[in-house]
Amino acid sequence: MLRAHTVAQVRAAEDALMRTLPEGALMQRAAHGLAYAVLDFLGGGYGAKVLLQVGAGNNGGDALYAGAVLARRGVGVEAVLLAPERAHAEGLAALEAAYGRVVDVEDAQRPDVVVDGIVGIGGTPGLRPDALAALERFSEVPVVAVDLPSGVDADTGELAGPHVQAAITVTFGTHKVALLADPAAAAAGAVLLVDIGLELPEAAVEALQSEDVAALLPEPGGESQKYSRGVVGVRTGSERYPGAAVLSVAGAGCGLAGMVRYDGGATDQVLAAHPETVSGAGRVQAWVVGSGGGDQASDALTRSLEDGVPVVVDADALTATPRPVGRHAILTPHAGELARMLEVPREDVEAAPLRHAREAAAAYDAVVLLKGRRTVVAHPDGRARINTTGVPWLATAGAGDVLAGLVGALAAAGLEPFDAASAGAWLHGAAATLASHGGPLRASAVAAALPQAVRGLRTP
Ligand SMILES: NC(=O)C1=CN([C@@H]2O[C@H](COP(=O)(O)OP(=O)(O)OC[C@H]3O[C@@H](n4cnc5c(N)ncnc54)[C@H](O)[C@@H]3O)[C@@H](O)[C@H]2O)[C@@H](O)CC1
Ligand SMILES: Nc1ncnc2c1ncn2[C@@H]1O[C@H](COP(=O)(O)OP(=O)(O)O)[C@@H](O)[C@H]1O
Ligand SMILES: [K+]
Repeated sequence: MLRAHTVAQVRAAEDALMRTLPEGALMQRAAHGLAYAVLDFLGGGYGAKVLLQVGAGNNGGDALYAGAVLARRGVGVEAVLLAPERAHAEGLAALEAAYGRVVDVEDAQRPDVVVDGIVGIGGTPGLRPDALAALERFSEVPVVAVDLPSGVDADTGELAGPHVQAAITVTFGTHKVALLADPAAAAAGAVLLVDIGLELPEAAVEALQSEDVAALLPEPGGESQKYSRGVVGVRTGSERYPGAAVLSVAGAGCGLAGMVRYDGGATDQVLAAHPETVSGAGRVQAWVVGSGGGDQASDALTRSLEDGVPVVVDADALTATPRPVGRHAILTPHAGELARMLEVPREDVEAAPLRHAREAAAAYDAVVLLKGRRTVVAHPDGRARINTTGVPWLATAGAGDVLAGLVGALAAAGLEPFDAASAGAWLHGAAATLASHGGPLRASAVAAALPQAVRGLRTP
């Protein structure tokens, strides 16, 4: 499991560890990790040029110490001090002892890499004008961010004005929430974690890794039969929108549940596309409703909720969902749908997806899966997971219908709603990556790649 912690959690863990270590030892660990990441990024040290942007706090200290390591490896290191009188004194002395140079930004040479040591977890979101001006001088040069891309809100992943756009972020001790949650995560680039030995409490936000998904997936045994593996019921689509039914049944039919029952308005099309589907109402262990259901969606939702089994609620059924609906429901809106549910502008949801997913989970007392580049799964008890698989090509019509069916299959197979939603998002993204091969994809190809994504998890 990949874990992200809040600033307060990181500070408490650092304080506890620092009491057991010699002064400055923790920063040395961080700075060495940073320096080696920069060397890797440069593909070697000798003759390369690095510009450090150094703020007033320990984040700048990390950059200065790393600069000293780099300078000793033959890198030409220059440092711009954004607050000269408050720059980390020992770090500055180390850099100068290694023949790194402090320069005014207008005198700096064009570097191969800019190291962003402006602010880390002590920063207020946004960047001050001097920091911004220093960054703009070499705006085309790739940036390695120290701990966080400066300017983002570490605990929420929200932005408040200008921020650094990094190629990579080297973070210390644990991920910060902003490195998982969009929109900030999109500013971090690839994230490298340097272990500095922190002992951390339960994470604020998690991201499932392949081994976590593998452990959650159902495993049929010799005694299994189709009913014991779980039946997923699908009440999606309509005469007007039969495609949504075909796609949600394609997701539900990924093979992770024992059987798919279809009980909606597009039976002929569903059976033509997926002859293994059983048509008509009957007992199921989870329902999927909403996608392409039009004005029948609300009725399908009401009937499905009456069964008391987990219900995946998508698209047209979302606005008809009672509030609270209860924890057996899994709501799967995209930003526009969640905005309508919470009666806020769509831009507000996009600017703060983690916050809005959590708000909706609390208001509906249900698991909420908010779709996007970094899909958020929020539990009403405050837990949250963020999905890191997938490719931008997945933003295509019908992809959400496949996801709803897949999550329904996992819930029918016995996964808790929170696990079904987060493992479903992970597999959906993994299947999209396989189906895409770096190029465009159709939603039905994502569904078709699901068995391969599962197989990939099972191959040691
Ligand atoms: N405490 C420790 O021992 C360790 C700290 N580490 C580093 O220390 C960082 C935290 O250091 P600090 O607590 O000193 O805080 P920061 O270095 O993140 O920033 C604090 C300073 O930046 C200035 N500032 C705040 N917001 C700003 C903005 N928007 N624009 C420009 N300047 C702004 C403030 O004047 C403040 O003094 C971590 O992110 C990490 O990089 C690491 O070295 C690991 C060990
Ligand atoms: N930029 C992006 N990068 C990766 N995945 C994305 C991006 N934008 C959207 N997605 C994913 O694409 C899918 C789109 O689903 P949705 O919006 O419901 O489409 P539809 O309603 O047409 O099925 C979701 O799984 C979502 O997480
Ligand atoms: K930084």
